[in-house]
Amino acid sequence: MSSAHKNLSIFSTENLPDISNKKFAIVVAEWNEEITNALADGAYKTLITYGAKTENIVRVSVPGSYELSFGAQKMAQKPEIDAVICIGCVIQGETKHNDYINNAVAQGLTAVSLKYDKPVIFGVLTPNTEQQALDRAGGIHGNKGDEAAITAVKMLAF
Ligand SMILES: Nc1c(NC[C@H](O)[C@H](O)[C@H](O)CO)[nH]c(=O)[nH]c1=O
Ligand SMILES: CC(=O)[C@@H](O)COP(=O)(O)O
Repeated sequence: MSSAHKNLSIFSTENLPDISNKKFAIVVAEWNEEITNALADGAYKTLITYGAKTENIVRVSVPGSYELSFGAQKMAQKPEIDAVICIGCVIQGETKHNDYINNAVAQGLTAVSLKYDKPVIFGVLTPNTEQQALDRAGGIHGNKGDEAAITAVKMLAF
């Protein structure tokens, strides 16, 4: 189901775990920073809304989405971190570069999550156009950062 038919900021909040003592890392790519900052802000606000403490959320930046895997690993290896939310926006360019980035990040974040047995959330937009990104960063389709944050919360119930 596409984001056009399922708003990214509308989700079930039944049976959420207590996250008052859980610690989160938000790793944010600097490329397309207008978009990624909106996504990261959405993720932060969602964590607070559902019970996280401000002092338990750390935000770090990496140059681009390709570096999210390394940034996620550096955070996931910290014993005190319970979940990692990775934020990025890879807009299709003229070449296949975006495909290589997206595939690398998807595989890299999965590997980090499994290696450290912690939720590592793929909060990366992969739009064809900047407008598609804006629509998913607080626009008509909601905020991907909200979805990424509530996904991290739900995965802590496992
Ligand atoms: N074009 C986008 C990039 N490109 C940069 C890469 O992520 C990476 O930093 C570079 O290849 C050096 O390793 N990154 C994004 O996050 N979004 C883009 O649209
Ligand atoms: C993926 C991107 O948007 C950026 O790396 C530039 O891509 P391209 O060189 O294909 O326009």
